[in-house]
Amino acid sequence: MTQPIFLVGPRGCGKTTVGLELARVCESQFVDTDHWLQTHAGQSIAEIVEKEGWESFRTRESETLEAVTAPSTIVATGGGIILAERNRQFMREKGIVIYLCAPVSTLVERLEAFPEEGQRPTLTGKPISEEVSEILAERDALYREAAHHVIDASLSPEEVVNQIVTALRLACAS
Ligand SMILES: Nc1ncnc2c1ncn2[C@@H]1O[C@H](COP(=O)(O)OP(=O)(O)O)[C@@H](O)[C@H]1O
Ligand SMILES: O=C(O)C1=C[C@@H](OP(=O)(O)O)[C@@H](O)[C@H](O)C1
Ligand SMILES: [Mg+2]
Repeated sequence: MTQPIFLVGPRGCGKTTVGLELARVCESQFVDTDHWLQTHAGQSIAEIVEKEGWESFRTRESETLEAVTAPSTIVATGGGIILAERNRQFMREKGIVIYLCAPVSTLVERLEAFPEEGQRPTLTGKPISEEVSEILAERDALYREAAHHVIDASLSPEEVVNQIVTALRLACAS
């Protein structure tokens, strides 16, 4: 499989964690758009948003997506990558898009345990459980529109990787 694989889904669904494990299993390259962007900008997402606003971050994020996309690469995206139609179209055309789908309760539990505030400044100013529920309601249809496969991301990272590998094998065989 040489097409890039894009992992999409809300904050805390496991794109970064599962992406790393998937790359190990598939012996592929791994890149995380948030990590790449922060390294190249020399500042955290929270700093970019504070100084330049969300729109500027979204522009940088789209540029990052295009810069990191390469054959045999697993791309862990940021949760808002699907907001831009350009990004949804780009990912669908260039590779295989996988939506890591998990219930609000699971996402909240993970984000409360590991908030990583430098990478995840508040999107709404609301408490975490309210924010996760509101944002997922707004974006779920966009994740589904972008995705070739929807995977249950509430299981362990190893089980999520197994589901992805199975879905990719079945798609290859059909
Ligand atoms: N499948 C999983 N099972 C349990 N914990 C997970 C799983 N996936 C991710 N986590 C944990 O949830 C937190 C957020 O995961 P992360 O991979 O950063 O999510 P994302 O990149 O989608 O925002 C991390 O602390 C990670 O260890
Ligand atoms: O949902 C979002 O809009 C965002 C999710 C974050 O990535 P993760 O989904 O990896 O946490 C990061 O890109 C940024 O804070 C914006
Ligand atoms: Mg991530």
